[in-house]
Amino acid sequence: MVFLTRTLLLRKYSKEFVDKLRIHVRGGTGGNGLPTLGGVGGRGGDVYLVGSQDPKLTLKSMKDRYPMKRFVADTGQNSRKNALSGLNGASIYVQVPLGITVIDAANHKVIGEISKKTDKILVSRGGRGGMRSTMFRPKYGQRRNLYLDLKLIADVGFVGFPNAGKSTLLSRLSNASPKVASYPFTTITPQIGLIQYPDFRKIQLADLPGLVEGACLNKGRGHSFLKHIERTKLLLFVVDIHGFQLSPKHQFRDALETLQLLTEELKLYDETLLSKPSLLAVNKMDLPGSEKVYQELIDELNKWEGKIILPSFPKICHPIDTESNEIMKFKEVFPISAQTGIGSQELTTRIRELIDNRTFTSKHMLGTGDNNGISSTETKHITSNVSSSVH
Ligand SMILES: Nc1nc2c(ncn2[C@@H]2O[C@H](COP(=O)(O)OP(=O)(O)OP(=O)(O)O)[C@@H](O)[C@H]2O)c(=O)[nH]1
Ligand SMILES: [Mg+2]
Repeated sequence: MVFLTRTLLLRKYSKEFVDKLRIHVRGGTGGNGLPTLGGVGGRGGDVYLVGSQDPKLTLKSMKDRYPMKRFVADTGQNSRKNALSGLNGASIYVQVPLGITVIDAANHKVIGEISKKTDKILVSRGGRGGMRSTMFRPKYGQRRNLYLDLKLIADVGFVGFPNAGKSTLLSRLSNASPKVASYPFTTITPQIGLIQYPDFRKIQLADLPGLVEGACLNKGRGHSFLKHIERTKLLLFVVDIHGFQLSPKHQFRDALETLQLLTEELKLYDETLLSKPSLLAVNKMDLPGSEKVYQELIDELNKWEGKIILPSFPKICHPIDTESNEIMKFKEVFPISAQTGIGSQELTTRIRELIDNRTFTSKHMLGTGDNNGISSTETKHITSNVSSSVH
């Protein structure tokens, strides 16, 4: 049932949210030369991709506006008796949303990235006009099929299994009001929310659809979601303190196993993600019995810092290597309730401190409490205090 719903939702997802678009670009053909008088044809126009000034432009709106998804520059003018040098064709500048990686569909090589309004990439050159050396015949412009691959640019990316409370947390921390429901895969498209601090500093949060075991293999469209955290500055792991079970057919995973599996999925997708600064929000602390389970989790994480061997899971993506006993090193752990607001103020403050790379002063940092800027890879040990802990 869950999977049927998921399939239907993903079909809807594909229609509503486009994060990859294939387009065809072609430089203009050159103009003909004039053999009798040795005239040279104009050069065809080039095709450029440029960062859009319009923040509302999305790949979906591009797709709707240009259903053919073809962008062809002007041809160069022919050489004529009264204009021996033909005029060059006009180049075209295709506006694309920010956060785009441009990939050549023929060889899957990255051509460039558009992340600022000032970014501009030449993707197709126009053909040269006809001249003596080409027997006055013009050249065609370069033809290319490209993928525009969108990766969200947000400061913070949420990572978690379905139903952990990511969207509830997004609505608690930011101005966004994403859909929240008690079934997995409520969020099917990435959602962005903005935290506005009293001094008008704004930080963007990206709530991503829940990952599933095997996300690195693109299960549950894992790739298309994982790619969005590549450009975030900070990862915020959200786990349900009482664990997670996708369906009665699936194995129950407690919070510690959830963390191991999430770490594993990230590692298998892109190992460098593990060195990103990250925080852990342990959610649903308002539910009865949470403090005891939380304490046990913290004890385990503390032991883990002392290198206990956690139970290992079979690696789904790389079956040769069967050890999976790694856990992301969190700069800090926050026991929270996204529903009631417990811990959200502290989390908001800490997010800002890490993003802005300020010296850490929060009372929620125990241990020696120094050197916790975003650039630091050092982590602190977890204390056994329920309301304040650091990993
Ligand atoms: N008791 C309690 N329930 C919570 C809390 N946070 C979220 N929930 C509930 O948990 C369920 C899932 O919440 P969501 O915010 O939709 O979870 P999600 O992680 O966004 O889930 P997906 O979009 O499916 O990945 C909902 O029924 C929420 O009301 C919390 O702090 N305490
Ligand atoms: Mg959600």
